[in-house]
Amino acid sequence: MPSALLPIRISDLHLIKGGRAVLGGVNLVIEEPGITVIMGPNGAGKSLLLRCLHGLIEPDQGQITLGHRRIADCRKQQAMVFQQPVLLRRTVLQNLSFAAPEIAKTNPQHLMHALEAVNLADRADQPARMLSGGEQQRLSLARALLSQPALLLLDEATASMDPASVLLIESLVRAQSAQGTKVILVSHDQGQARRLANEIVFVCNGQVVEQSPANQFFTASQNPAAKAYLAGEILI
Ligand SMILES: Nc1ncnc2c1ncn2[C@@H]1O[C@H](COP(=O)(O)OP(=O)(O)OP(=O)(O)O)[C@@H](O)[C@H]1O
Repeated sequence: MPSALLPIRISDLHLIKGGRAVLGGVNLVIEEPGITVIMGPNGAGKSLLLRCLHGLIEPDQGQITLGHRRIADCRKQQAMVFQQPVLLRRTVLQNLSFAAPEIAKTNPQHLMHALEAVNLADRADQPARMLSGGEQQRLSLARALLSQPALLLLDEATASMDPASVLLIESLVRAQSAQGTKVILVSHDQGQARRLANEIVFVCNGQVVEQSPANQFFTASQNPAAKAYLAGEILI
């Protein structure tokens, strides 16, 4: 079943930070289920856009609707994984039980399965903050998936992971998407984008400058900034 939070509609989104327009009139409609990968150079505004989508930042101008509803009405159906996860000063398992008290009460075994899925079951009783960066990201994803979100936002969520962990997380994300979760993922990893993306949204200088099916983006992008980015050229 397609995500209840589609279509995602962003209209004329402006965000000022440090006296500068860091998002300068973003317009974007995401209608298709599956995985959308947001790409673009450093400082383009990808993370800020994702944070706006998750309702963590209030834009200075413009509107976002998810499934024709305001973000404030959808928060429980969304989850986000950050590049630097925010974990509680508790054990690995307690980070899950705190996030999902109902599951912890009625089906605690499910929490252990969630840890097994990200290869952290043997770390269940260790302090979460003692995990390595990549392990923390894996825990953060396990926590995000517990709520079976209709929209999953991932901000460079595999950036600190070793290759095997990256593939593990990609398979979990793919499986979650196949269950109907809309996934929007920020990544600089072209290999990852090619493996996962149904569509690419390319952001440059605080604006969406291209939105294309993934195949088309990688083989026939006509956007000069996107072509330069893919070729590894520095964009100013
Ligand atoms: N709180 C802030 N105050 C001032 N400027 C900010 C603030 N937060 C972000 N910015 C600026 O906004 C711009 C976009 O930031 P953002 O983190 O969205 O970039 P990004 O596309 O995710 O980059 P990267 O690929 O490096 O992660 C950057 O130039 C950044 O310096």
